Amino acid sequence: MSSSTLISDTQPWKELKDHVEDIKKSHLRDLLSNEERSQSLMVEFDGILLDYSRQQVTLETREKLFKLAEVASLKQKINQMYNGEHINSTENRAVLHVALRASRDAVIQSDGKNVVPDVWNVLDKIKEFSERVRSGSWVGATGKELKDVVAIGIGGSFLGPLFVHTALQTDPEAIESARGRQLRFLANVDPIDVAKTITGLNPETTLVVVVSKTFTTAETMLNARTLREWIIAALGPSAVAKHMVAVSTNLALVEKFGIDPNNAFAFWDWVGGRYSVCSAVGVFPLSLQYGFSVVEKFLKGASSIDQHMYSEPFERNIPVRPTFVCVLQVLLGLLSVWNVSFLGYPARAILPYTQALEKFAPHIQQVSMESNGKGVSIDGTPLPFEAGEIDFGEPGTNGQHSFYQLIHQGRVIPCDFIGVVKSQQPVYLKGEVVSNHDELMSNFFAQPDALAYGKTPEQLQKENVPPHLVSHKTFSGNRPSVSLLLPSLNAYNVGQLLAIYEHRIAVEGFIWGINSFDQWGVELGKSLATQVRKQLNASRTKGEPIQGFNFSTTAMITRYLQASSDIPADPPTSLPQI
Ligand SMILES: O=P(O)(O)OC[C@H]1O[C@](O)(CO)[C@@H](O)[C@@H]1O
Repeated sequence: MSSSTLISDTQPWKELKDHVEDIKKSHLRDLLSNEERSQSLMVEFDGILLDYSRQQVTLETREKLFKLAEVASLKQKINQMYNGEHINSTENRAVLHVALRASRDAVIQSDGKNVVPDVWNVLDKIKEFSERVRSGSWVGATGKELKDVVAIGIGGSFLGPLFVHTALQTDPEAIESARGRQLRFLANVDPIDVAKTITGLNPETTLVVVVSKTFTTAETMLNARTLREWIIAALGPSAVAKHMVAVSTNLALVEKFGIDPNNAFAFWDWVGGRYSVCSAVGVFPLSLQYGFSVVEKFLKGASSIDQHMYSEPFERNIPVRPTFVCVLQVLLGLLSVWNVSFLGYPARAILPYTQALEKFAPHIQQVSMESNGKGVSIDGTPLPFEAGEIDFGEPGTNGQHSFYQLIHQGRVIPCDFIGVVKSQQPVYLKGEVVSNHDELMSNFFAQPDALAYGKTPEQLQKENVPPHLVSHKTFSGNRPSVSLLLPSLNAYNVGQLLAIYEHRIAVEGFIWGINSFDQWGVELGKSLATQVRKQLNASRTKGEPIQGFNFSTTAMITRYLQASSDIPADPPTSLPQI
């Protein structure tokens, strides 16, 4: 396939389109009765089991999807990524987040240079600095130990680190190493978020980490200036040097802000914001909280998945046993394309059966929707099909008491069920039928079958359900899901899970033929906000009339300014009062 051909014009795409009709004739209820099929739709790697037997696929579908991968040059595109080619063509950048978790002796080139030594220089610096803070050899301006950390950042400079922090917070090893310390995040420019973040914190014992790839993001920089004021108000201007550090690719702006570049942790333009949790963006704040050795395990988990993707052929039959082996994340990517582009299901629910993963769906929302929410192919041709998925999710069982009604009887939403064999926090009450974790996992095992099988009117009639309720209580079934079972949820497993989803999303983009690594769609709103900001300032300070906006926006801004006209034009600095 030439680089300018749309994937939808290829023969394998057309064959999959035709194949949809065959699949629609079958029901998951019937597909699941074929045990041989179910067995061959399970795959295991490094302790993780993926069961995709509840996808609306046959072995023929899978074969056709691999043909699609071939015509999309998936293997070549992945190799280009790992080889540091500038696959983010609209920004002329390499995409090398895999280098962030490569082992010290690995060689990964970008623009003719092995980037791994640079990665490890920063990791070594993080280790050294975080140990100084944790051991109390780096202290605040008044000589007190810095036990609390506030990481300021938004989007990719926030969601990934928050997800990993939330996952580790209940892990026994991580708890032990975080004893007496706390890590908080400040993302929203809303002053309420500032208030919530600093409530109960003492500037004397707080280290503020400003995390921003560009060091220009409006929300992050205003929040950084706000916390700088908070520190100065309590401890004086010279305290900034001891209480503020940074993570950025833009060390010149870090210095201009007033942070010593020696106390800044670099990363590179070949790390996309949403793929940056394995850079200093995540590794630095997490190392301050948990120690570098715990975070290193997280990196190793991600690296294991990276190597699987790079070194293994995507699919292969083991002739001695009729077993089909394939790379888990490639398969997941192909199945997502199947669900979105062929079966027409636009959304995906991410349903971890562990509270520790409560921030996983919000993180994947950014990784997936900012990566694949595109309307043109990589060479700018409008797509004649929809790319991208609408991702959302909540931990089970909370989601069951919220939006599962729609998933069971309303729209068809392919679901990712994520379960863990060993709970981080086992609880067993004497006299209870099962442990608390078994109770949770009973739901993890039951829900995929409820979605797949449904419940027929005949079954309901046999149960003597009153006729007027039969249609209300009928479940159509045939609703697809995948189940991922992790052995436990330690730092290593969290790294594996992250990398599986990162690669899955990249695979989807490679198949759709889009650029999954730029994000032009966030720019327009930003520039319009700049225009509004200027107007608000001009109207408040000089009484200038509102101009340059349509009727609706003018009316809304007028109302806003009139109703808040008591705010003085040049007020003294104020900080939250709670
Ligand atoms: O790290 P920065 O440069 O502050 O950017 C934050 C986020 O803003 C975006 O550019 C747009 O939302 C994201 O891609 C990025 O993660």
